[in-house]
Amino acid sequence: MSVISTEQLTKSFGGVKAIKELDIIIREGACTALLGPNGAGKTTTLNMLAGLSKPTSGKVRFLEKDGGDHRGHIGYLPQYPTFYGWMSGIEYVSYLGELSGLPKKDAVRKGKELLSLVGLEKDMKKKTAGYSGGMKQRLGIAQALIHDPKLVILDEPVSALDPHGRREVLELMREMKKKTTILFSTHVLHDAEEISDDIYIMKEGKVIAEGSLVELQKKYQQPAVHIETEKNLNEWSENLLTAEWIRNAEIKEKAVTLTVSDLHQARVAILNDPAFHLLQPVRFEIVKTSLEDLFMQVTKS
Ligand SMILES: Nc1ncnc2c1ncn2[C@@H]1O[C@H](COP(=O)(O)OP(=O)(O)OP(=O)(O)O)[C@@H](O)[C@H]1O
Repeated sequence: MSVISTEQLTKSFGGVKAIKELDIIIREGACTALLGPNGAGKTTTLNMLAGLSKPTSGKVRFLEKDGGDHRGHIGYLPQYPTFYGWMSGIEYVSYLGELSGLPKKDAVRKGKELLSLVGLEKDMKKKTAGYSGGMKQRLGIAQALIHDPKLVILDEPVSALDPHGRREVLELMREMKKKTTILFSTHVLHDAEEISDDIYIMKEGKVIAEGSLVELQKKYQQPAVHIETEKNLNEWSENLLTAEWIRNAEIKEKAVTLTVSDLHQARVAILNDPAFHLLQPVRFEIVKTSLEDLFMQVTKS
């Protein structure tokens, strides 16, 4: 069952499409990463899912129903959260609990529970101005959970943190995902790989790869052959590109990486090709492309 999904979701700013006909499904109980370089459209998508901004066209479906106001069921941590530095952690979280409709006593009790969950039990009476980056993100996560949301949306929760803060927040998310559906954005592949079940890779407002972490790793960990030669291999590789076992070729003047469907066939065909030997090969290496290679290609341009 999906907690939230989109159908042809589109957002334009001044006639320019920032999000283009997006179809995504967030499975109940899963931790989903929206992964993409800066400007890919992650924040714009999350804002529409959270009900904070309206799509130009397309639909957001919450619990498989169209329309309606689902904002009360979503916990949201923005990319740049702001806190009242003069408030303590517990004052801040219980204040937001009251704003979401809890009676004061319940808001304080719930606030204390959540601050313990996020590891701020000892610091809950300190002013938030004195909190570290990691502590502030954890406080932000506590406030996002105060009304028992069905879905927690975290926009780049670890990007601005030092390695220590990053570890704190990733560990907390790992705990949270046992009980809550999480959707978070990141531009760091490693963060997505570390804690997510499902991944959507976005580029220029579109999803360019999607699947479970295992599916994506399998799909992009393809066999490849890397060749380097003394002579320019453009002409040879142009002929070669018609071979049915080639999936992709990245050619430089004297080097080519061929992603192949059948490693054995590729090896036999290349090594038995007289034209290949005339190029004076200096290197013939079997390698694997990975999800990281795909993501590097996406982020490079
Ligand atoms: N309010 C706005 N007005 C005009 N253009 C906008 C607005 N908000 C976003 N954009 C544009 O939409 C595109 C997607 O931006 P968005 O912030 O969603 O990307 P992102 O993937 O979250 O990037 P980042 O990691 O840098 O936050 C960008 O080209 C951005 O300039």
